[in-house]
Amino acid sequence: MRIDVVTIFPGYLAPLREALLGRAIAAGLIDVRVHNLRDWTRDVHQAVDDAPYGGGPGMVMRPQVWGEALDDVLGDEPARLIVPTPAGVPFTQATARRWKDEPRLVFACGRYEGIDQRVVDEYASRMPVEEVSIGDYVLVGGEVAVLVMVEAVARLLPGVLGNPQSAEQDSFSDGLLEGPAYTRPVVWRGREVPAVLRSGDHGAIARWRRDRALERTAKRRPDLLAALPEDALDQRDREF
Ligand SMILES: CN1CCN(Cc2ccc(Cn3ccc4ccc(-c5n[nH]c(N)c5C#N)cc43)cc2)CC1
Repeated sequence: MRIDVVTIFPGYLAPLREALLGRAIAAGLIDVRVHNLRDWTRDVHQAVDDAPYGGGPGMVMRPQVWGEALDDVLGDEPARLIVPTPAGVPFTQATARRWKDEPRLVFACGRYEGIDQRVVDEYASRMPVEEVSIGDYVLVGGEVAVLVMVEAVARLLPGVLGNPQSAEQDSFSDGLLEGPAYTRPVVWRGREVPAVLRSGDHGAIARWRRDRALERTAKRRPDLLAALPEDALDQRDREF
């Protein structure tokens, strides 16, 4: 997968080159290219924003510089353009799973109050464009959202995670939150690891883990339970 990111703060994307993702990039599993939007400005001030038509707080990013940057970055290679915005469709694990098979993702990181809408409209006329949000809170720009989304997608790519089973048993993969996890020592500050996890009874362990996942999901995310398909829960599951 090739990933391009266009931003006025390229340094914000430096964490992509750390640790697990850094190793995946070094191994050629992912090709990440970060571009500075200001490289496409033509004025001495390298202006990328202007006052909003119709008034209102803050500034809006000008369409001209985005158009020149995206035309160059996109070239003729097919891609999916992703535009983070507080007003976007929620980014979820399902989104990450859908994007992991894309040959190329291009992320347009806005700042200020966002990017002139005509940029999205222009590219949506010739390619898949998605305006997405990583959550119901307001950030200062799209860069942090891109870090989140790139990590969520990249970890699903073959060879990126040391243990591929981990991605398969993700939270949300069966529609539930995962339950509590434990490791050595057996007793820590008087708190003991649940005996069932040390029993060697794999059937009992699987049942205990599902029960804890159902319990936690019912308590913290009842919306996920409600969204499960009718046949996802058996009679015993419904006791939580
Ligand atoms: C209640 N309304 C009143 C109007 N404001 C307008 C507004 C619009 C943009 C910005 C800052 N900004 C600029 C580009 C950009 C991209 C993504 C995000 C972002 N924030 N939160 C997420 N989950 C994001 C993602 N993904 C923020 C961004 C701040 C304020 C929004 C809230």
